[in-house]
Amino acid sequence: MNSIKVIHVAVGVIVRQQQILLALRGSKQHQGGKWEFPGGKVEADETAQQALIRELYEEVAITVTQSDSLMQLEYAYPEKTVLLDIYLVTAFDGEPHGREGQPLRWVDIAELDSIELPDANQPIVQRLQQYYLAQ
Ligand SMILES: Nc1nc2c([nH]c(=O)n2[C@H]2C[C@H](O)[C@@H](COP(=O)(O)OP(=O)(O)OP(=O)(O)O)O2)c(=O)[nH]1
Ligand SMILES: [Mg+2]
Repeated sequence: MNSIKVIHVAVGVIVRQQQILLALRGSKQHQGGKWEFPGGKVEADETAQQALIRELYEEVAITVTQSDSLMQLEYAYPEKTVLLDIYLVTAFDGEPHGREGQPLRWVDIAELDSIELPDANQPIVQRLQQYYLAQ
C-alpha cells in the first residue's frame, strides 16, 4: 500500500556573521515549543526553492537573494513523515522579525547543539557544525 503521505517542507538556514536565525514554534503546533529554522510546506504549484522564498517572506519578512541547497532529509515522526528540503540562505534583504508574533533569536553555530530543535533536525546541526567549525 502506498498510503503514507510525506509532507514536503522547505527550510531556511539563514546565516549571518557565523550566526543562524531560529524561530520559536507555537506551543500548539507540531513540534511545538521547539526552535526551528524558518520555513513551511511546499504547495502543489511551486518548487521547494519558491516555497522557501515565499515562507521566509511570510514568516520573518526577509527577501532571500542567495540560497543554495544544503541537504534533504526524510524523518518519520510518530504522527507524520516529513521531507525537509534544507537551504543555506547566505544573503537576504530586510531585517528579520517574527511576522506571526513568534520570537526569533540569532545563535552561534557552536551553540546549536545545546538548543531544543525538532527531532528531525539533528543531522542538519551536525552538518552545519562540521561545515563551519571544521578548522
Ligand atoms: N519550519 C520548519 N519545520 C520543521 C523543522 N524541522 C521539522 O521537523 N519541521 C517540521 C515541523 C512541521 O511538521 C513541518 C513544517 O510545517 P510548518 O508548520 O512550518 O508549515 P507551514 O509554515 O506551512 O505552516 P502552516 O501554514 O501549515 O501552519 O516540518 C524546521 O527546522 N523548520
Ligand atoms: Mg512554518
